[in-house]
Amino acid sequence: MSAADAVTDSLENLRARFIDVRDGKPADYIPQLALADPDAFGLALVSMDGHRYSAGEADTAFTLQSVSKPFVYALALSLLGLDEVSRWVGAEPSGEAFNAISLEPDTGRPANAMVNAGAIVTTALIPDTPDEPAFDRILRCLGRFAGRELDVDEEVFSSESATGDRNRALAYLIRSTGTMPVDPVHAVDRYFRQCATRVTAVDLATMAATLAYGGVNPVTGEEVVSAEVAARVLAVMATCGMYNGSGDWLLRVGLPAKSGVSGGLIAVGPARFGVATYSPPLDATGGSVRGHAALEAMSQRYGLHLMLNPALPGSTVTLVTTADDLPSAPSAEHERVLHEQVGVVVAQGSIDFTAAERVLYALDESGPNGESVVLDLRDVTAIDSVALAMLHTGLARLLSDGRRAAVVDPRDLLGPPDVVRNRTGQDLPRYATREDAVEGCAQALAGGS
Ligand SMILES: NC(=O)CC[C@H](N)C(=O)O
Repeated sequence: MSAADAVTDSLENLRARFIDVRDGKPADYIPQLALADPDAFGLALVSMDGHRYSAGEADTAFTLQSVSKPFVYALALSLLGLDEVSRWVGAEPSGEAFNAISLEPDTGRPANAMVNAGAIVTTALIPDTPDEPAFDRILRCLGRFAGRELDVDEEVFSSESATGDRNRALAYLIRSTGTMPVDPVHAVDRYFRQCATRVTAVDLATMAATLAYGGVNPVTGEEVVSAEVAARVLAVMATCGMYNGSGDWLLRVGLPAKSGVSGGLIAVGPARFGVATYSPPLDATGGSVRGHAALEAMSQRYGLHLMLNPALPGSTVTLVTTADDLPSAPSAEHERVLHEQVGVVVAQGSIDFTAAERVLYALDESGPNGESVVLDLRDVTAIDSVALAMLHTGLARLLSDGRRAAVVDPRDLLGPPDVVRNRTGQDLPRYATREDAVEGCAQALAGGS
């Protein structure tokens, strides 16, 4: 037993809660998929530290099917950029089934890259290189997301290839509107291979976690795609990933997700985790019945809905104090200056845009008589680039308003002193301790300088 087994327990509990659900049945329009074990039910979760947790049939191999789509879309965005990809495929929820014979009336493009039409075009956009055929690039990319080399289930591939006339029809329809970049036969062949790529629930959770972690695989540490690409893929997953069930999914579960007809399902908690389930029986939208139920319950139980972000009182980053807790001052007058004229703002934790706003607001509020303020950054763990620029600008404004400021910044989080001087146009005194900073301010006040 270990402490972290508590996380595994929560997956086991979800499995136990939904294993007896008997609704739905495995896809059979691809004959090979009908052979899947309807009782298999695996769950896996991968954290941003690359810790993996699983329950049930999490190491059982199955084919990616449509869960491949967001990852190939990520590859297309990486290789071609959003503008070029958007010439070929849209980003609007279609409100239709995954295999709808439907294109945007005005542009002739497929509505989005999550429905079959859009995925076939997206796959077709990946160019061959002199050293590597397009499909090998796709397979290698999927493997980088999963953190291991993946292969194709040839039986599932042949099975879909033998019966996939609807997708073939879609590819020809797309060509007729001028939005198919390659021969439809090649496009569909590649797409079927991509769908037949073999994974486990643990692989899927790792792939989802890579999107959650800004495109970096948290298990291998490899940057698979940029943070910008990962964010865009998650946006399309949130609005289109569950097809004609996407709105209801976002409402109830509140996480970007992607389903596949083999029974795989992924959901992403951005900057938090990737989670995946495997259970073959499907609902009317072609998504896993047990997977859907388990992820909905998990989201509710653990408060994972993206739009649910109650302010955490403990994460307050600033604390406005006067210099009460300082060592005794040499004279009564000196002490009065310390107490009444020097405010102290203590920032804590990691400072992003919203935290920087709090810090800056607190600086304005501090300094009971509007004189000096000390910004103490010793408990700050990180400042992102946006927050850093805001702090520089805010401190510069403070100084140009005639207020005196000093920072306690022994680790130079604000950048080297001359960076700050150049940005603020004035000298911003820095100290290693709060006592010295307050004392420095008090002396400057006493000296009238
Ligand atoms: N929703 C899915 O998983 C569909 C993928 C499947 N290969 C198809 O094109 O029909």
